[in-house]
Amino acid sequence: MFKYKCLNPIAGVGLELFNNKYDKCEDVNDADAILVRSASMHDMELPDTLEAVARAGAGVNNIPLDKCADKGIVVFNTPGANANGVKELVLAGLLLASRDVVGGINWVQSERANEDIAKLTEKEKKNFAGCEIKGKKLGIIGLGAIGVLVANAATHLGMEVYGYDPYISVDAAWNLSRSIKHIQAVEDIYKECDYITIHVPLLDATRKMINKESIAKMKDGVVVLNFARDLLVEETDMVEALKNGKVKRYVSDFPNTTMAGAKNAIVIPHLGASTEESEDNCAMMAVKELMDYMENGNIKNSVNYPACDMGECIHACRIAINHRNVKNMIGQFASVFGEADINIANMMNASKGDFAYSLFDLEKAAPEEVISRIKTIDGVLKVRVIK
Ligand SMILES: NC(=O)c1ccc[n+]([C@@H]2O[C@H](COP(=O)([O-])OP(=O)(O)OC[C@H]3O[C@@H](n4cnc5c(N)ncnc54)[C@H](O)[C@@H]3O)[C@@H](O)[C@H]2O)c1
Ligand SMILES: O=C(O)CC[C@@H](O)C(=O)O
Repeated sequence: MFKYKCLNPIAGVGLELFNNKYDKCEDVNDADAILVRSASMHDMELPDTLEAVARAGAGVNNIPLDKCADKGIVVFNTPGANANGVKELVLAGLLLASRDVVGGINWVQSERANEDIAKLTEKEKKNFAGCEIKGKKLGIIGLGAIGVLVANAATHLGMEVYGYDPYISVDAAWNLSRSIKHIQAVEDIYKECDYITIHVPLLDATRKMINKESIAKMKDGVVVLNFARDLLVEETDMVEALKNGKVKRYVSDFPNTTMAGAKNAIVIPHLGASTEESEDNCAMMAVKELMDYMENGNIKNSVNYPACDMGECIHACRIAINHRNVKNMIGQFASVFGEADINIANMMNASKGDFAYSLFDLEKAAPEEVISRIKTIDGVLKVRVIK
């Protein structure tokens, strides 16, 4: 029986996929697997029993990836599963930044008891007028699952789209409309674009990438949209730029004490992925990833361990080993099996950065002393007997 703990509410349609080998638990110390959305795991004690964490979503900055990898805990995310939900809200953000719909609605509310509201409307509406997005230049920083969808949709709305992503995946490049201008230097996005939207992960290299210096390179009256993470922007610099009009509007999906009341900021309460469809897609993908890992040892969509998939085990035994990416690990594992007179029927090894993963299908069951010997090999972080 496997135990899983949900650190955030996870859509029922995902949890229903768990079969009778799984039980929900309340105490994280009992958990073999964790399902999480945005809850921060950085200060959590991770129990030794924990095998895997699945982030029902894209961003993994709330999870200590290296600390998990060091303990042999595989962390998954659900790439693309909520991308359409975010894309749709980014399109709404473009429009909200262009026409003062929010100000207009607030005005209507403030005048709702006024009998002359209809007449007054025609006089007051000029205060909320704006511009169209058609024909304007949109710069997209980060052309992953979300950036590509935003880029393609914006071209259909008549925008001239500039895209920047030095690490773009082959899949993303295939999906990108040919009309998008491929930008090699992010400065060209700053210099040319009327609207700039950020869709990169929060990493050391991207933290505070929008700051006083980058804002100074932007056009006067630019609109900046941030549906990725607040820490990508040095928000005190943004508040200043909103005050002096350099930035016309800042649309953010991340309320905090700096931005919530800032002039000309439109702050949304982290709703990008909060659609029925995105929540269902993320939950289903996360649960499927966990089940395949717990039951077969297969890794798909991990952010701290390599992909490794041998399907279902058709042999007597499967052993999964999480280990450091150092020399001669396979040789040492094979020797232990050989000395115990166990033939390897199939195997796979892959690495990602400092960490590696090996699956061995064996022609007969590995006795406890074989597993114990493998656990003592220097560099081995976790060993599981899958079957
Ligand atoms: N608001 C929300 O609810 C919500 C929902 C989903 C994702 N997100 C955030 O959006 C981010 C992007 O999501 P995604 O699904 O598109 O992820 P993704 O991994 O598919 O795409 C990220 C892209 O950023 C690119 N990139 C990395 N560093 C870059 C840099 N320095 N300059 C330019 N491009 C760079 C990568 O090459 C990749 O193509 C997530 O990491 C997450 O933080 C927010
Ligand atoms: O779970 C959520 O609602 C937000 C998810 C989002 O920020 C992500 O990175 O996928």
